[in-house]
Amino acid sequence: MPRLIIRNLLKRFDGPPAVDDVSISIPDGAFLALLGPSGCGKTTLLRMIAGLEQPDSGQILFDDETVAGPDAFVPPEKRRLGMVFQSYALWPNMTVKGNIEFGLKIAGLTTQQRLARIAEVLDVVGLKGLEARRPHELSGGQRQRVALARSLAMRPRLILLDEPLANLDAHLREAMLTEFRRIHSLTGATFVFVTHDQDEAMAVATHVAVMNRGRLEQIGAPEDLYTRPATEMVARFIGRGRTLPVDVLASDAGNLTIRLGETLLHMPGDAPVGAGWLCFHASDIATVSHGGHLKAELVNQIFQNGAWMSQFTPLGIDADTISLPLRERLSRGNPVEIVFSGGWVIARAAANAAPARHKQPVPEPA
Ligand SMILES: Nc1ncnc2c1ncn2[C@@H]1O[C@H](COP(=O)(O)OP(=O)(O)OP(=O)(O)O)[C@@H](O)[C@H]1O
Repeated sequence: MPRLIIRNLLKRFDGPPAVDDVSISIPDGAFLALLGPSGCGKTTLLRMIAGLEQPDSGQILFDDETVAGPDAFVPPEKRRLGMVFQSYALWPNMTVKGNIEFGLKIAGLTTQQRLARIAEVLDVVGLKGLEARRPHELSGGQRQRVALARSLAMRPRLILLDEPLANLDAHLREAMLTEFRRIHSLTGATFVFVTHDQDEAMAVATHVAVMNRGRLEQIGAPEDLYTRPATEMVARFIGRGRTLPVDVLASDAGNLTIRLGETLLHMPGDAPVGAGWLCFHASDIATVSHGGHLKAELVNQIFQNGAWMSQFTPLGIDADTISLPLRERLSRGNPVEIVFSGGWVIARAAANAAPARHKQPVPEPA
């Protein structure tokens, strides 16, 4: 049984919907990242899961219980959720132990049960021995761990994390990502994590849901989004991907024959015969002096991270520039040829048509 089912969820404030017909289903123990550019609706979706916002239509189910739907609305405090925000929201005058114990007391646990839970979660988050400290005596990363411990102690059905690392510096963020992954696999809890940082999402999540303008573009494992994007937005957004327009000449069980400019290529993909996008990353291409698949002209080179990041304008097709790191410096205007060692082809909708969307099948209620 999926732990969380979101079915055709819609929320409008004023203007276009903030969350537009989103359906997602994740199993117990998943780590779901809601990823997308600013304003794409991920916080609104998280707030609806939390019960802090009521959907206009659609349904949310935890296990088999409807917590939001046409005839049901379970308030946040009755949803058995844990929430971890970037601001930690710890009680400043309480110790670490007091912060964790507070909710357990309200839930009616005995002293013995409370002490056992506190010891258990402090062990999980690696804060044993710091029970008596107050929040101002802790680092940002330690405070975030107390917030997580406080959530875990309540054994919630879902733990919601809203950009929990946004206030931490880059070094600490990386360390906390590793911590989140460790704590997630140790506890088997189900996490829903909001971020606009794809490196964060790709590093920790089992499922990444990419949102754009309120819509779900694609949900999948990080490597699926990277190697088999379902839409042009996902192809460009994940891993600084690139797309080039191609014609799909034949499509046979995922093996495609495409025309790129004047060249015929065989590529894997998911597209019918017609207009397509060839989606690729810098690691899929290299330059050769002749015998390549696409002629291009060097327009710019800058030295970055120990390599010459080189921008090429493809010749003979109407496309954006392509950049890739090269070992050597080339003279500007130098004609080169690009050779493709990998890529993935998807359908290209007409400019005025609605974009193709990847639909995740969502189970019907029993
Ligand atoms: N309470 C509100 N009233 C009116 N509009 C809102 C409200 N909350 C969100 N919106 C709008 O809904 C859209 C989605 O906002 P949301 O905060 O969900 O996006 P987001 O992806 O979380 O963005 P960010 O990464 O910047 O936090 C935006 O256009 C936003 O202005």
